[in-house]
Amino acid sequence: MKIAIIGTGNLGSSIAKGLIKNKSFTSLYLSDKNTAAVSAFSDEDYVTITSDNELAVKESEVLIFALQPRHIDKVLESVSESITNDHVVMSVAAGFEISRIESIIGDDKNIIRVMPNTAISIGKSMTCLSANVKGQEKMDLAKKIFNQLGATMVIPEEQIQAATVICASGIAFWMRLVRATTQGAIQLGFEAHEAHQLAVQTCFGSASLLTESGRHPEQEIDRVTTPSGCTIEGLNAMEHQGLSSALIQGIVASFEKINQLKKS
Ligand SMILES: NC(=O)C1=CN([C@@H]2O[C@H](COP(=O)(O)OP(=O)(O)OC[C@H]3O[C@@H](n4cnc5c(N)ncnc54)[C@H](OP(=O)(O)O)[C@@H]3O)[C@@H](O)[C@H]2O)C=CC1
Ligand SMILES: O=C(O)[C@@H]1CCC=N1
Repeated sequence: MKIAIIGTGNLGSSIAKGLIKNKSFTSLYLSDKNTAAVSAFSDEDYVTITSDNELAVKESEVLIFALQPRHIDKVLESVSESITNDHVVMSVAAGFEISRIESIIGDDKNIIRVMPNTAISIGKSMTCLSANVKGQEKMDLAKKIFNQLGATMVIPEEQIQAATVICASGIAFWMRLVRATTQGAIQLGFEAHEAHQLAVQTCFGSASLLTESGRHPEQEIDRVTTPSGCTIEGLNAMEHQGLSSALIQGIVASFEKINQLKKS
């Protein structure tokens, strides 16, 4: 599979890292105005680093546009003549709808909106996918690529904004929870590096318990909360301060913001 990533910033370089780790391409073009973020990949086999978006498009079959919403219009316009019906055009731009892509490159093109998160760099992304009518035929190909880099879920495009908040922004939300746990552990007397390890491994254990047992989080909580014990004391104090409510409100605020981006 000949893949191009156009825009190799935070997310584009994370996708590149994941693809290179899995060697899941026959050629990989990494194209950006400034290629510094991916210069470390210049010695990798079958990887070409360039600032020529058009060349990357012409030499590839799968095109992943990892640009900010304010840049993607212009870049799509500049390469639209080179995009054929055989290309599979993927966009990760938050709030940038398939209809807008179709209006630039045509609705006869295979278009798939892809919403991964930065854990794609280590093969642990939750990636949501939606396609236009033509792109449905290429969904198996998209799943094949992104299943190697974590898990995928095909969803209607109307849900992509919500998926962006939960999965893509979600990485930042979970990181903040880990950081807050670390701050608590330091206050209880651990060194910063110890606190970090305790928080991260406990977070990892919690996620692994859910994936491996298939149980609901409350069932796992019931197994930890000794009657009159310290866990329920802590949980209830957190809830009195609005822990669940703060998370839900943050998710909804993020969703409202992404819906504003969609209109701009
Ligand atoms: N970061 C994340 O976790 C996630 C991001 N997204 C979406 O992914 C997209 C990219 O986000 P992110 O990676 O964070 O953004 P970045 O700004 O880090 O990356 C975008 C890259 O595109 C480059 N670029 C700009 N113009 C051009 C051009 N004409 N030709 C080639 N390259 C160009 C930028 O260069 P320069 O900096 O010089 O302008 C930059 O390196 C966004 O639309 C975002 O909504 C989706 C899910 C998760
Ligand atoms: O914050 C943002 O707008 C982008 C989309 C999801 C992650 N980063």
